Amino acid sequence: MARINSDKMKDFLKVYFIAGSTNVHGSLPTVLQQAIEGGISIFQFREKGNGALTGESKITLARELQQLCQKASIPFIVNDDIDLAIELDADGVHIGQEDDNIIEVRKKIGDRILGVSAHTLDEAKAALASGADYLGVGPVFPTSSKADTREVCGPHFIEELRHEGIDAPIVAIGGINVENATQVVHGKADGLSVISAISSANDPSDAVKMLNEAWK
Ligand SMILES: Cc1ncsc1CCOP(=O)(O)O
Ligand SMILES: C=C1C=NC(C(F)(F)F)=NC1=N
Repeated sequence: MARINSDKMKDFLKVYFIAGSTNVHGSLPTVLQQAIEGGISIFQFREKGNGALTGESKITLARELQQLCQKASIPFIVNDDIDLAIELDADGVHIGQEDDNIIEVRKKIGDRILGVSAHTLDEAKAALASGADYLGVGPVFPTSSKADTREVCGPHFIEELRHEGIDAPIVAIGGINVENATQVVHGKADGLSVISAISSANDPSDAVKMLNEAWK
């Protein structure tokens, strides 16, 4: 299996749902299935924060979520936990700047999808040079879903990266919702990623459909 090509990666990034068990009140598999029915293009299992599952219960939940993604033919990405990603044969991993060194992770995961968080032009260039298939850039708006975020960079920052010649797949993250999603699209991102706009929606399927409107 070869590395994913850039155009295919950009298509997968359109509406990127990210969640773990602590992001939903009910059953995450139920919310994921509703999000899939609404048309998400990729899912990331991000089990972090207090109350996060560990050990067997984390693996069992991850398998259940992976099966839903496989049935829907959308990529199943694991955040941070490289060993879990390999144990499940996930489609890829997402790592932050502070996680293991990007080159080490690329060696471990082979040609699987590798996403890396980037907050500056230098971080973006370094991540791509080290083998990242896409960049997660943000927070583009204030967010309450992650405690230790870097400063808000705004939706125009991605456009600045484009002007600096970064035409690799980029997904925006942080505080994105149906009201501000179009700003992200105009800011030249290839996709928008969300936790709460879907996980906390009354109707996750409807929320996804409205987020997809931003691309029309
Ligand atoms: C994981 C992460 N990284 C930067 S902001 C963020 C949280 C995004 O959550 P939300 O979409 O609810 O603002
Ligand atoms: C911290 C993160 C930043 N960006 C992304 C993604 F949207 F997938 F690129 N995922 C994360 N977990």
